[in-house]
Amino acid sequence: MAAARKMIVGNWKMFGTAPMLAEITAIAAAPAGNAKLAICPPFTLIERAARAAQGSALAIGAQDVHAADKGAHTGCISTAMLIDSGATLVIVGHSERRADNFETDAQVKAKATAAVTAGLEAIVCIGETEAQRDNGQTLTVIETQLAGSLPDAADRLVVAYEPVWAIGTGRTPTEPQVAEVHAAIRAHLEKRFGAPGAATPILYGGSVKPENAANLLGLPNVDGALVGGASLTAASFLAIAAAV
Ligand SMILES: O=C[C@H](O)COP(=O)(O)O
Repeated sequence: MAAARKMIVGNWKMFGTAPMLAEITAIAAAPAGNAKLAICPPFTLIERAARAAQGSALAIGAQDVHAADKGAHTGCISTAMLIDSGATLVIVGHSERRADNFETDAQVKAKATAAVTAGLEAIVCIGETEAQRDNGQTLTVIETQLAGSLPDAADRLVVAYEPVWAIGTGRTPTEPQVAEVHAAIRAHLEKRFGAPGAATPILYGGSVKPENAANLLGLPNVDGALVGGASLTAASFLAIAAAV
């Protein structure tokens, strides 16, 4: 069993310009409660979000990072740039970036390794498509993604299980389905990393809302949530945090 405190991470995806900083301010001002909270806004808002969250327990993260330290990579952002902007964590390998093999497991591993080496927490996303679940391939897909995408040590590592078919659809797996995959992820982490793997947080993501958060967060080996749409307002994000 991992994390003493559950971790609730908001992924704003490609939403948010200056007016949405009010949501960050409101989340930062709320009592921290039992959860460790983080918001990952677009790159353009990270520095201002970090300033708005300064002095609070709210962490600010990014949604992607390049694996290289620096170089001729037009449009890309390095770990040093994220840290310079005030980010302390980064999501890597989200299915919206893995889609159509735009990002491979090896690239995700390189990004996660660069992030944890630089001192950032890396949230590595994995998850099956609907066709893979229907074909009974869920656990094989998860195992392959874990084997190929994780860094070689568990330091500053967080894993997020996000079934692709549950993202933004309002559909969630059944509680036994979530528990089964999280148990498989835990087994992989323990086998591979020993005690640190037993303590690595495993988040669930995919249509987490205030209404279903308490049940999902109460499942074994669910150490928190990675929240998309419901993280875009302080009210719904804090309602999910309150379910911890
Ligand atoms: O990173 C977050 C996930 O993709 C979940 O998004 P969602 O909560 O809008 O389904």
